[in-house]
Amino acid sequence: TGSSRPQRILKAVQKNATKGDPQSVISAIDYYCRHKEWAMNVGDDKGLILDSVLTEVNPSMALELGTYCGYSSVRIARLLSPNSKLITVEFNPAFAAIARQIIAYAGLQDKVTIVEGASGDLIPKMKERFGLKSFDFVFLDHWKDRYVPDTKLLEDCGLLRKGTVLLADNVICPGAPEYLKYVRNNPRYESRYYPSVLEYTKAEDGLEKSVFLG
Ligand SMILES: O=C(NCCCCCn1ccnc1)c1cc(-c2ccc(F)cc2)cc(O)c1O
Ligand SMILES: [Mg+2]
Repeated sequence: TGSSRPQRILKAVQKNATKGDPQSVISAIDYYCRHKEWAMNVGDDKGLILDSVLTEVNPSMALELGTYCGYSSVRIARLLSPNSKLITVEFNPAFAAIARQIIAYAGLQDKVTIVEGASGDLIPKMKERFGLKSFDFVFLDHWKDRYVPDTKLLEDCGLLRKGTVLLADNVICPGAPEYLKYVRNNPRYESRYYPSVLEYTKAEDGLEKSVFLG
């Protein structure tokens, strides 16, 4: 029984990054996944788009669906203002365990809450669990066939407000065609596509940014 890919990513961070320095954690993961072994982080190309949308929104409460190793959790949390928070949902406990360590290595554990479980079960419990009114920003990066049902669930649970920004990864590769149809043909959303590439490759991919109009 050898190590897992997330365990090898954690080791690369511990070896090559500086504790408490989020940018060095991001760079260490990007270097490892570009030159050693590919992994499904949003990556440095799409990551720059994520950074720019985040800086524009400056969310107080952010939600991420799909933590994996915590790469985008670190990207998001490093840009949050003081007292702003990120809640990130991960279904796979092994992924969550690695992400917790990578987020802590970056020194961002006080800004990030990792919740383990199925997004469909957790979303309806968020208001009571975290005493929050609504999210200012949502990053969708989990199972691509959950993007639509979970967006509808966020609407129905009153977790979106006028102006909440949804940013969806992988709308081209692996693809989220139903999600694109849902947000692009819906008068309650104003959507825009940001073309980019699949992390660490030259394949086409991109992010869809959708503003909830209330
Ligand atoms: O499947 C992806 N992510 C979801 C992982 C599981 C989420 C579990 N979970 C968390 C919370 N609720 C459920 C994904 C896949 C790829 C990809 C692209 C090309 C390829 F050839 C193979 C794979 C690229 C990504 O950027 C991705 O995000
Ligand atoms: Mg992704």
